Amino acid sequence: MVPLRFYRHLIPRLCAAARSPFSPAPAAAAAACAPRPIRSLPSLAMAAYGTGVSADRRLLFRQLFEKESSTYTYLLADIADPEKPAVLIDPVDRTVDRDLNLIKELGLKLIYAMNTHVHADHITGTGLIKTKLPGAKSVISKASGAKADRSVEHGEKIYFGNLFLEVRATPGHTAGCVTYVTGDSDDQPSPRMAFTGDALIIRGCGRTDFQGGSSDELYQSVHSQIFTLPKDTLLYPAHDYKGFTVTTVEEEAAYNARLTKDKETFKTIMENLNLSYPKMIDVAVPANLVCGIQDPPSKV
Ligand SMILES: N[C@@H](CCC(=O)N[C@@H](CSS)C(=O)NCC(=O)O)C(=O)O
Repeated sequence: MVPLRFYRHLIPRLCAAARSPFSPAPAAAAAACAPRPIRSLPSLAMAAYGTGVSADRRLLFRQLFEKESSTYTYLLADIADPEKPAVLIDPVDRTVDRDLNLIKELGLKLIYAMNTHVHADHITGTGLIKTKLPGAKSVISKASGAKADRSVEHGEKIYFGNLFLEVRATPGHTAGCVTYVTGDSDDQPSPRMAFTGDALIIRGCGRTDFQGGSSDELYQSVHSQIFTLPKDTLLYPAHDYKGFTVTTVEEEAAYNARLTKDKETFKTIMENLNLSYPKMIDVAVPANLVCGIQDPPSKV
């Protein structure tokens, strides 16, 4: 049986969902059969979220999945801001149309298409998004060596409306990996959320055998930048191969079969695991990340 404390962090979000304009109150539900004027989702959201609302009600959050590469893309928006500015983290080219359609339906304005790192297993959707939505800007770490409209470094804040993501350098899977973390002030969502890319995968971690990977660095990154976050921080990885969707710092610090070990044991585990993964060759740093399509995925 999983201890109740592991679900504690979900309660504020469940309550917020129950209050959401998308969950009709009982009286409204009873009147649902009566003819009524059609209101678009954006106008409904506008009516419910004015200025001065709590950070939890500002944040619209969606976890999206691409099944061929088992990749998660994350959509976050500040829906209390009149423009409803949004960011997409780790978009995949194959699902760009789905994601942009959702953004349109929700009445959001995509301002950033962000990557946690240069992906070796799929083509990023960033370039495609820029051709379809020229106002959207690409974001990736400076350390990745890839070109983007905004090259970010450790400690920078990426604002969308009144909400922001803080950049934490978490190299080890690749040299330029970053984790994007929601802010820690009262006006930011609680509990915090961290988008860990391939640094931390639920109960595992990214492989370290190519693209500047280093088991030593990965261990250091997770322990210094992720495990030091509050224990109720929600962790959202870029991939899952086992059917998991979200975890917490507390859970991973207790149950991650690799990262709970000491560093030398971790390095031995990774040496053995790296022999077992499907072979991949290094992806050339995508000089055309800003404007178009990255090099093809490199499984060999
Ligand atoms: N276990 C995966 C193998 C695919 C893979 O190598 N995934 C990468 C992330 S994309 S470069 C990885 O780091 N995996 C770590 C892991 O432990 O899975 C599969 O089943 O396809």
